[in-house]
Amino acid sequence: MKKIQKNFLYTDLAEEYSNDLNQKRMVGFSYLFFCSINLIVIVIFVIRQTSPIVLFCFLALLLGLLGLRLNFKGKLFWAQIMLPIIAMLELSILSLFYFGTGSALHWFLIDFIIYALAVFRSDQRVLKYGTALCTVSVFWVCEFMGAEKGLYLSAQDQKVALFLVFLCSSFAVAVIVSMVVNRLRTVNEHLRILTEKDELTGLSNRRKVLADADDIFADSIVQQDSCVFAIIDLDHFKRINDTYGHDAGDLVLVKVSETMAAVVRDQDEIGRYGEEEFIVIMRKVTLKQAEAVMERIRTAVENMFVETEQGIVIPVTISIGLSTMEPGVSRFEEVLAQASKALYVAKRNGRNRIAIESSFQD
Ligand SMILES: Nc1nc2c(ncn2[C@@H]2O[C@H](COP(=O)(O)OP(=O)(O)OP(=O)(O)O)[C@@H](O)[C@H]2O)c(=O)[nH]1
Repeated sequence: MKKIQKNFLYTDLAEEYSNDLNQKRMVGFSYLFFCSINLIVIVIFVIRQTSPIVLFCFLALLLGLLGLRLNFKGKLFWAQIMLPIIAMLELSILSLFYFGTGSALHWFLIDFIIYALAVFRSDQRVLKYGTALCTVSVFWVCEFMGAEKGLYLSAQDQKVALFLVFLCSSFAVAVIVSMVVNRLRTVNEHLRILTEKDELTGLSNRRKVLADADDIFADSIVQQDSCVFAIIDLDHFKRINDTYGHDAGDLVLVKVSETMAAVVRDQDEIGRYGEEEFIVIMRKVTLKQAEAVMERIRTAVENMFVETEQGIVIPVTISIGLSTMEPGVSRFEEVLAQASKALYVAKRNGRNRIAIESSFQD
């Protein structure tokens, strides 16, 4: 079952964002739906020993399986257009000549209008609206030109068929709509993550880390906990860029980010504040505990090994400014400004060190 889901409905590829993927998934589902309906009709008419219907539906089933295979093999375009053509032909012939309009079989065509609008991309406008228009026309032809009564279904059978058509049709529409909605949700989530990430380092970007700072600061006030802010700045980074080149500078930023992210605790937030500056926000810690975490980060970066493609090893150190919430402080920006002052002190005192700006140190 998992394999069918994986191969035909592509359910394991939620993390992929290519637009075609969702179309492929919807086309796959539509073919499975089409083949299943044909299979059910074949079984019913094999039991009733009505060979023309069995042969006709068997042919449609084979074409359906061919379309499913095309879709699976990546020939999405052919798979996309083949299905409404087969469906229009089969449904109109069955409805007009065999089952009668009373069976409501042609109402299945409504699904293919939704199919056309959902599976063709906006740049396939002609196909999208052309297919929808053809499907509507075929529907009206069946509705107005077909006889109420058909060859192979009694009035009682037609009532049962009508019920089944509306049941299956609603199911198919619900699945297609839920696929579109899920797709929008996945893409939205993906875009949200992109807007919160720093492209180079993969850490939270300035916007996200400041939003985290705001949230954590507010939570800490409400829960009467302490939180500590740290601003981390690479030492003489301009010199690194000037000496080894901008690419080497980027490599240093990436390596330092990885090292710091590996050392901070799970409950802490880290992000790139700008250029070669980072922020760490530590929840429920005293200044002393936070200082110990920062010392681990400082030594980890100092002992880190950054080697350029040319085999040159770049020595890297960082300076850190720390500050915590204090009575009377009502905005996180004030804590951040204090941490920034501390960073300035750390730089002035010789770099590669931690400085703390706080009126009460425990
Ligand atoms: N490679 C690279 N360089 C960057 C990036 N963003 C900013 N920079 C550079 O980082 C350097 C920052 O230099 P400064 O602000 O003078 O600081 P510094 O050289 O680290 O000196 P101190 O902070 O005083 O130790 C500038 O040369 C920027 O061009 C980036 O994304 N990649």
